[in-house]
Amino acid sequence: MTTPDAPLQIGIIGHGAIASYVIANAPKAGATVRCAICRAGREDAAAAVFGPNVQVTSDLDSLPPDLAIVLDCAGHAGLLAHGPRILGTGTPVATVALGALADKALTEELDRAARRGRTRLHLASGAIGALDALRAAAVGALTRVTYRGIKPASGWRGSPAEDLLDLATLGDAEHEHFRGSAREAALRYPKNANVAAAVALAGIGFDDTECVLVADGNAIGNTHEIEAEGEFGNLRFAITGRSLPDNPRSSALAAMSMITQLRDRQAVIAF
Ligand SMILES: NC(=O)C1=CN([C@@H]2O[C@H](COP(=O)(O)OP(=O)(O)OC[C@H]3O[C@@H](n4cnc5c(N)ncnc54)[C@H](OP(=O)(O)O)[C@@H]3O)[C@@H](O)[C@H]2O)C=CC1
Ligand SMILES: O=C([O-])CC(=O)C(=O)O
Repeated sequence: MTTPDAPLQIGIIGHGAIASYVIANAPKAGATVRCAICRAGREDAAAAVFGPNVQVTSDLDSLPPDLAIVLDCAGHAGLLAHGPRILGTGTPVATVALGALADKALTEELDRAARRGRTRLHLASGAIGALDALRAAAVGALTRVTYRGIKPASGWRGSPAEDLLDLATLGDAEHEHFRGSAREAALRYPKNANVAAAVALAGIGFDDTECVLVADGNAIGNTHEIEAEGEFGNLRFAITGRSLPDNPRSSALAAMSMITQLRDRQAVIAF
């Protein structure tokens, strides 16, 4: 049994840029990484990232039953593949892949699994802030919420922006390549619109949140802007985050927000 001072025993899904940050910083939050979940056939690649002291598996049946939490750092595919099973066994999961919840069927499956396991799926704040204010504002009537995400060319590689823009020759200008609902953005840009999903989930939902995605040849970081109006008043928020060294698409703050998930589990005076 875990005492308040014993390290949290945690699992991690994925072995990419966010997972690497979490592995390096979990001890700061009093956590020990006990196991890693990868896709079948990727065990060696995952083991190279996690090192010899962490159990690496693609088989959820071999997960230790007493993990304090599993951090999903693998994106939409990881949450889809592993989230329901892990939640169903009673282990909480925290995810950065909020955009996956734009898929109503997956959300329902996760909801059923968490209820069955009497546990919770925690949504990390990721690369954005101000979600606390937006959530409180949503208690009154919110009349408009817009999200604008701006990244340099490297941040849009591997996304549908590549079909619309020549990312190699963006020049100085801003190039809008998506305008629509947060749901459509989250489904079309699984590696880039999780922040749009976070804003939607905190505020007025996937279908009513307006989303604009922009590639900017001059951008030196990943900028996220929220504007909201409602009964509470109005809100404007902007943040420019540095990306992680291993992935120009992903802001370091997203990985940091997973470490706060670990801190939150142990805090007795908490936000
Ligand atoms: N909420 C937010 O603000 C943010 C959310 N994100 C989300 O986080 C995700 C991860 O980001 P990042 O670490 O930078 O991405 P990386 O591409 O660096 O890493 C993704 C990792 O996930 C693994 N993976 C993929 N599918 C599965 C699966 N089914 N089971 C287990 N592991 C899997 C990949 O393994 P393999 O090599 O085998 O494919 C890889 O190790 C992004 O794709 C995005 O969806 C990112 C940034 C911000
Ligand atoms: O990391 C970021 O800046 C945002 C991101 O990729 C996402 O919203 O999925």
